[in-house]
Amino acid sequence: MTEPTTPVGGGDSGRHRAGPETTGATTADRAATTAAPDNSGYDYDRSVLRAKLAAVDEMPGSPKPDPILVVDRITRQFGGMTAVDVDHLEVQRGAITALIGPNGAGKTTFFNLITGFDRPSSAKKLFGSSDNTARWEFQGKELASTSAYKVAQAGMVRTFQLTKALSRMTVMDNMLLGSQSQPGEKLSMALWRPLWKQREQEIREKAEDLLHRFKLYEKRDDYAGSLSGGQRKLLEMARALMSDPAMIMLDEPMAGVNPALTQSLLGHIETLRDTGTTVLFVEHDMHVVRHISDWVIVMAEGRIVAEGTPATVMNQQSVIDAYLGAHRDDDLGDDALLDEDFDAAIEAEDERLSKVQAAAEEYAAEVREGEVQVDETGVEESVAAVTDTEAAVTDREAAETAEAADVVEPGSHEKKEER
Ligand SMILES: Nc1ncnc2c1ncn2[C@@H]1O[C@H](COP(=O)(O)OP(=O)(O)OP(=O)(O)O)[C@@H](O)[C@H]1O
Repeated sequence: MTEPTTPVGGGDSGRHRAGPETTGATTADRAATTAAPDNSGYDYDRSVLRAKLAAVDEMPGSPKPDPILVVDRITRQFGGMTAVDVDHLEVQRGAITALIGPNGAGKTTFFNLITGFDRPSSAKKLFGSSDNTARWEFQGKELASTSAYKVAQAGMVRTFQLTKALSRMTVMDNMLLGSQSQPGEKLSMALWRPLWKQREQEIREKAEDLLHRFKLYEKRDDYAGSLSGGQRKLLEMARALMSDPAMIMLDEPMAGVNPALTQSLLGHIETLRDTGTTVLFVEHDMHVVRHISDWVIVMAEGRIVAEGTPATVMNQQSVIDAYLGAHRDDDLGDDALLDEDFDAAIEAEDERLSKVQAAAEEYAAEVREGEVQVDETGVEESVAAVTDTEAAVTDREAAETAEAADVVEPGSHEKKEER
């Protein structure tokens, strides 16, 4: 793989992004924003980004010139073991930032925390003391205690180490769900097509465009379950882009991807950055990290232990010895293991969705039986009611997971799948 010809740097950017504002938008507004983003006002300039990052102190927690995400005092313990203990972290807007570190360093747990799929221990245990409470802001909006669904609405979406494509839905239907928010959310919107009928064509065109870009268009009518592991990764990334996120977080995007697809995935990630989307990604393949990252953050034992441009960080002997040396660059194999993991992930996702679907169907029945009036002026309230139902299901399950996780003994944790 080609080495970068230049050190990389931070960005100007997302501020100039002409894509839709997500914060504070109603569900109906959100549906209206799913047409292809207009990034014509976005003036990405790599040399500006590079110059800005070159001026940043290469030390853990260093302030960035234009941070899109700022995290303070976030910790997560499992039993007596501290999985995440991040004092301060800033992610530069408009850049591709890699989060690296050895197995068990806390990278996925950190992703889970800031995207609302898990809750920090600090927020629960240190209540009453504002000094010690975990805080994180995304585009200036406080996100601590925010549900995963609302985090996605705020413009921060993520993909998972193990893909969550919905196996019993077609590729196109997966994309249409993605237009609303995170994978699996808003199923009921799909059930109530009339509510967003006028937007359907735009949404469909956007989905088709993305499927073309990700070379999945020919598969649009196939069940997602029939795709290869690599294609599911592509589908998950394409689906996440349906909501025009300001930042996308990719958890090991290359793992399990056929080498033939790796290059095109890298190209997609770079294109995202070049068109105004901030990218934060976890990756073990150091060639990939070196090739596309503007900035690298190193985690070990839950803490941020180094930060800097790839050229500097990845040449630090201590980083090489402690965090990279043990790492395999041969992550792309072992299909049998992946298949097993995919099946488990898919089963869990299907189960969760059936609950969301049941809630949606119950509400739809109430509408049909006249218990809930839906007329033109009431559409937004109806949508909001469904949204709340789904958010409640998601929140409850997140709370149950967090509770269950608290009692899991450290060490007994197998490679888990986020819900
Ligand atoms: N639900 C859980 N219950 C108990 N321990 C957990 C749980 N989730 C994570 N851990 C532990 O927290 C630590 C951090 O795990 P995490 O998966 O975040 O690391 P990682 O850096 O993403 O690792 P990898 O590179 O292997 O994906 C590990 O020791 C892991 O075993």
